[in-house]
Amino acid sequence: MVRVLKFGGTSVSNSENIERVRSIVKTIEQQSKSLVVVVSALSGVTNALASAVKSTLEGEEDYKNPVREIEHRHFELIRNLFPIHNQSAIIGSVKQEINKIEVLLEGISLLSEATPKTMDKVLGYGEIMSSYIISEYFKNKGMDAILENSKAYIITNSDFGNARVDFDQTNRKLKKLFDKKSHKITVMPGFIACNSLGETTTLGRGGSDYTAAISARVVGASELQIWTDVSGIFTANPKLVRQAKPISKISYEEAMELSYFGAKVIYPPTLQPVMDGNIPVLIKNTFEPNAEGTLITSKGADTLNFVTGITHIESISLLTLEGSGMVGIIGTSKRFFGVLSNKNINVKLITQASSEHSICIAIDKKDAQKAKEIIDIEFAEEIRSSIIMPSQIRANQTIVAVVGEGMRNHQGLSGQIFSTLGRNNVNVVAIAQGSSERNISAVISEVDIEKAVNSLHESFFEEDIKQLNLFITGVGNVGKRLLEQIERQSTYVKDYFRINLRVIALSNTKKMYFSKNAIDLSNWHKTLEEKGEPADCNLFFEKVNKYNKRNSVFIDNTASPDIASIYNMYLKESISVVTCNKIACSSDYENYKELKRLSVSRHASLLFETNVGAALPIIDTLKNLMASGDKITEIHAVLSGSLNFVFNNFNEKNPFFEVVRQAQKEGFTEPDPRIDLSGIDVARKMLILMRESGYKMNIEDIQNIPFLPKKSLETDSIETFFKTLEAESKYFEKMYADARATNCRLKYVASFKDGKAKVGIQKVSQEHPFYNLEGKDNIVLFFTKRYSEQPLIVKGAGAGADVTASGIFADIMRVGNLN
Ligand SMILES: NC(=O)C1=CN([C@@H]2O[C@H](COP(=O)(O)OP(=O)(O)OC[C@H]3O[C@@H](n4cnc5c(N)ncnc54)[C@H](OP(=O)(O)O)[C@@H]3O)[C@@H](O)[C@H]2O)C=CC1
Ligand SMILES: N[C@@H](CC=O)C(=O)O
Repeated sequence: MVRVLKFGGTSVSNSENIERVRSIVKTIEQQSKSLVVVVSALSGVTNALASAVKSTLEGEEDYKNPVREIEHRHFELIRNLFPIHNQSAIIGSVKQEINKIEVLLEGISLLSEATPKTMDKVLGYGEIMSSYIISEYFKNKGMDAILENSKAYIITNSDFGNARVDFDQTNRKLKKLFDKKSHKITVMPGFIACNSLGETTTLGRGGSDYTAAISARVVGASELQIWTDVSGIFTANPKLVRQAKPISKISYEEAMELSYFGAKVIYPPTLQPVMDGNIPVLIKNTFEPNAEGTLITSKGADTLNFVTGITHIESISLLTLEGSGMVGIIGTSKRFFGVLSNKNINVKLITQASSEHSICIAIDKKDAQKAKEIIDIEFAEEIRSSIIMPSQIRANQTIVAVVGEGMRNHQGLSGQIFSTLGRNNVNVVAIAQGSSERNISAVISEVDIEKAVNSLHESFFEEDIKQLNLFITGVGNVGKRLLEQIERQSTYVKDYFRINLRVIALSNTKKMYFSKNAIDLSNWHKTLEEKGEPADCNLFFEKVNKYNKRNSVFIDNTASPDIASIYNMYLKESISVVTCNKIACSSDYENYKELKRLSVSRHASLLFETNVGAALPIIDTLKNLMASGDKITEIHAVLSGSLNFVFNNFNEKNPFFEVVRQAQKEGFTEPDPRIDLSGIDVARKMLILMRESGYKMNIEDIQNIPFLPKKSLETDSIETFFKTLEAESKYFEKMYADARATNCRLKYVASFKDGKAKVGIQKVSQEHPFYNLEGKDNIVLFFTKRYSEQPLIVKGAGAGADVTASGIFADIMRVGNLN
């Protein structure tokens, strides 16, 4: 078996890495008949040579400095690799090449010009030196290696900088070389070649891969191995998508599609020779030689995955030409693309609607202005006659592409792509799909790229695990408990529900803190306190928006009207809202409706189960009744946990004001307990129930019958409020005694009957279903068209920070399951 191995610049960048390369070559040599080893220049050397030319042209006095650095690097490498008695001969040979570079630079300096021919000559020295040192090292380590200069075998035309290979001559020469089979290992410099006059040429981008691919084809290699610094082609760029993983098997076409779109592991045109020879290509990591890598064959993956990878090209501009003057006119596209081609402008993506009214192309950002100028000149006549508009440029775009052999003839994938992007509020500006159906590309704004690639990756490769990014405002009684629950349960939720909960931001009234990754919840308090910036709810929104994370959820654990007033901003950006704050859903009906509308139109959840009955499934039950076509006819309920607690506990021994204080301490009341005792909290809850039952109501439509003395109702602070409650103790004692005298209990009841809703205190007798409602419990009786005789009843703890937090948790899980 003959194998061809190519090692890139990073793989040969220093002595340690070259020793790795030797060890890899040694192992593979033992399993092969012979090896061809193609090497790149030491990493950075080709660029250093180019910058030496640049400094020379710019007339810099010390233009030879980069060459001295190159010399130093190579000499240092030799000293590290070879025993002292071998060093001087090798250093001497490398010095000769360095001298040649200096002579060339002197010529460039004298002439003040560097033609492409001269450039190729200079740039080729990187590979000449690296291949020489590596072949000597192999020999020194007892390996049967020989250095062959690619220039003698790879023959090209004279397109310096990007020369085209003359395959007839090259095949003949290489064949002759390999037929000799004089040594087990043939080391060759990549990238360089020569024209028929013997002048140095280079093979352009990916040149060393190309040298290796051509050699593999000519020797009929059983495999081409590309050794680089990553463990293969990944399902997405791992710098952007943490969950990206190497693809074990892939077809040539898929590899080309992915590589073209930025997976820079291999340069697509270099695959052609191996594709023609049906030679498998194995991408391996020099730094993790045991990693499986990616095998590229004509067959691709054994299992038919629909999608193989997601990739993208940055720095794109879209250019659109439109107008009625294009419709049905034969030759328009020829002119359009002709001028672009004449100016060497590469078109990366094309879309044209069947109306022929416009053509839209994606090109490199650097070409955009030039392209606009030449297109506008070409169509100047039509533009003057206003039948075509001047071309338009949309800058700062990115192409994101979903690639896979298995996408062919498989329906639903484009739906999945675009609904994933849509749900995450990623606007798609243009779309292209070739008839190969192997690639679906979308042009999106570059600010959305991270979110787009991550959400697509999640949708196609992590369907069993979804990431929810949580932005939390309010870390008081309820918020604190929520954070505890998230910290405690996140592993369980990941394992059993496949949802990865990540808290990205926290805020209270004083500070807000954002983290690129999940905040460590064992220490959140300190982090917020010490690292937080001043809190500002509008800035908080802007930052959430800017973070632009997929599956973002804003969580409101405050009782703040300011926070409630900006839910629309989140929903408009397709950010879900989970809230225990009742203010938004009990605000003006039009606002409530608008939030609901936004939630539907922007595919963002708006969930507020805890607005009524804390974690009890009251709103969810109501939604299900309504969805199934039932009609709510009557509601009777106790909806205040704190008032139920108060009326269950105050008596002749426990004064009213003390029990209210206790309810506040236990976390049953609103941050401002006057909201509970004035009946406002229950009225809000009732209003929310009425609206969710389909009734168009406002807070004035809920009759609120107060039971507090006027003085208590009119206080301007919580402390004075408690003072009035204490001062009015007799009043409350009498209320209690009156109820007792008739064997009744006091309950704060909300009811809806005959189209009217009201809240207020009631004396309930022993037979009443509310009589035995214990502690801080809530109860709701729904009478509906279907539940007309016996009501549907929901009952249980209706207040308390822990239960409320669990209700918010449940809403978060709902977002995860819906998205
Ligand atoms: N307790 C219960 O049983 C139930 C409560 N709820 C609801 O839960 C919500 C929270 O109650 P609770 O936890 O007891 O209240 P707390 O007063 O204990 O906590 C409120 C939190 O919100 C923060 N906050 C308030 N306003 C702002 C603002 N403008 N910007 C940023 N942060 C703000 C506070 O910050 P700071 O700490 O700086 O003041 C605090 O962290 C209320 O809306 C309540 O109706 C719903 C159902 C049941
Ligand atoms: N304060 C409320 C709890 C939150 O909704 C109550 O007492 O029921």
